[in-house]
Amino acid sequence: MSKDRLYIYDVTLRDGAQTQGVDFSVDDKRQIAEALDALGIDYVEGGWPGANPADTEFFSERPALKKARFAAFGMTKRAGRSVHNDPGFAAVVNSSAEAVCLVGKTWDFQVDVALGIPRSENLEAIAESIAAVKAAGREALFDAEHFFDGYKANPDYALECIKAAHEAGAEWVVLCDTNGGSMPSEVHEIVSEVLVEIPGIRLGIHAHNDTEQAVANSLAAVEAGVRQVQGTLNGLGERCGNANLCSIIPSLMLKEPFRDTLELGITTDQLKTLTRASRMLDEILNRAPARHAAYVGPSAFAHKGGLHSSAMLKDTRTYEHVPPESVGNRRKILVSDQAGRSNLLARLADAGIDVDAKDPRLSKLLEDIKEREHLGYTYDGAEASFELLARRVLGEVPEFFEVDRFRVIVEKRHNSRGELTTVSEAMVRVRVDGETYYNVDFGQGPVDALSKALRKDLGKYSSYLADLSLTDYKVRILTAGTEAITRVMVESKDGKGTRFSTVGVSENIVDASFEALVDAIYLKLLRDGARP
Ligand SMILES: CC(=O)SCCNC(=O)CCNC(=O)[C@H](O)C(C)(C)COP(=O)(O)OP(=O)(O)OC[C@H]1O[C@@H](n2cnc3c(N)ncnc32)[C@H](O)[C@@H]1OP(=O)(O)O
Ligand SMILES: CC(=O)C(=O)O
Repeated sequence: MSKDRLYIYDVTLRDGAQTQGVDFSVDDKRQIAEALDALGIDYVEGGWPGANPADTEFFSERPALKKARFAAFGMTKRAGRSVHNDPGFAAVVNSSAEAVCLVGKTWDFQVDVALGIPRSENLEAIAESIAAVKAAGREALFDAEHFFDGYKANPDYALECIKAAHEAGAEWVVLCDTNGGSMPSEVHEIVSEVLVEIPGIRLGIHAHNDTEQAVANSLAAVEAGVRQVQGTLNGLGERCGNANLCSIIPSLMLKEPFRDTLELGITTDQLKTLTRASRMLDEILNRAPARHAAYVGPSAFAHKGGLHSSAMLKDTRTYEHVPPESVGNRRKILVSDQAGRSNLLARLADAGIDVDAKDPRLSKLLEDIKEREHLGYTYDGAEASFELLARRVLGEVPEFFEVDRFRVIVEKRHNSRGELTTVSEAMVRVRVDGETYYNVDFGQGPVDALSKALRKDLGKYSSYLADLSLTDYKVRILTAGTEAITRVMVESKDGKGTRFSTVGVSENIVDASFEALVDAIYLKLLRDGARP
């Protein structure tokens, strides 16, 4: 059976740049564009040339894309101007992109209120703008803004708008759920009605995530017949984001009814790089990956319940809907107070610890874990502390150093320029091989200062720690009132980019932080083969 071609159009660099807190540099954009191209995405929308200096510069030296079409985004011509006398429009149409996507109004209410022009004038603006894109020799796409809301309010006018674009030569008319409030059943029904006017091979979907259904709405539109999906890596986008391509792409490639009826420009080998692409974007944005993201999240294939792990050891299909490798992710078996021996064995194997299933020390380790979880520790997010605990019970962790004492001071004082600043200073006294090291350092806050002072001079171990950095820090208060217990999770990164998490628990937040920091250093020394 021949398959229909479905095109993926990425808007990470445009709609994704509209995410609160996201600000791409030109270099970031280039790196992301090239990663999207390598992933097999059909269209990479680079931004809005002329709207801001970064986008203009990006289009002036377009990225080296091997396969993807490079697209520019803009809006239909301004009211009261012709397409020949609108500098903003000209910057978009004449940019270095081979495809141009113009957003235009299709909801009568928006035309009346946001544009404040007669509805007929909006129809003319759409037709003239698309015709101008075609006359410039570019592929034309029309993003039909607020199409679903517009169709519900005034179906005739919404249809007139998209027909104006289609008849003016737009290769694609993309139906936008701009406010993200539509339901999948509505999307399916409305797309089916549009298909009477415009064939699916010319229709796309662009869904926002304001009801957490952007992915479901996109898939509903594909099921109804559209053949282009717009979205972003990790679901970045205005307000609650866009349809997440990291969920849509694997669902289209691995799930029915899509797998056997549609063909994407992405190969199964390229699909295996999806998790890497998602993490690359997190790295650029300096964010920890969304733990529970479908397919690509660090917990997407993490198994915690004892019954799950026991069955997983027999056949992974018992608790996994697809193999993690198919999207380049990996399986994790966690240990916690929900665990039995099966979790423990699988988790030990994952940490590279070889131990016989009948080894009596396993019972002691399981007891220790459950006891410590009762005290407030957690090991399902702190794999590094788990590895240390396990190796300690198995007698594999030497005493690299011993901490004698530490002190932290947080002081508000005037600096040499007379400005009032907060200074954090830490002192740590450690013993290494019988020698005492007295380290003092400063940091952004007390934990940073402690981390720097602890690592400042650890004698022969210092060289192992040069590439260790603190990347995330989380605090959780576990019980209320004076009995409060604080749990601190510290995420560290080594020079190879490997991240690992450690945990500390105490009634005192600084003490808990220090415990997690010491675990991180011990783990690094152990993994790098340091010897006392
Ligand atoms: C649904 C979407 O996400 S669409 C993409 C939205 N993305 C962005 O807006 C990011 C990039 N935008 C920008 O940098 C700026 O908005 C610019 C440079 C494009 C325009 O800036 P300004 O000229 O200052 O206009 P402003 O941002 O206030 O936009 C409103 C103007 O656009 C007009 N407009 C809005 N949509 C359209 C459209 N589809 N077609 C024509 N004109 C439109 C409005 O009527 C208004 O015109 P007015 O100034 O004559 O009242
Ligand atoms: C075009 C676009 O981003 C929207 O309508 O949501």
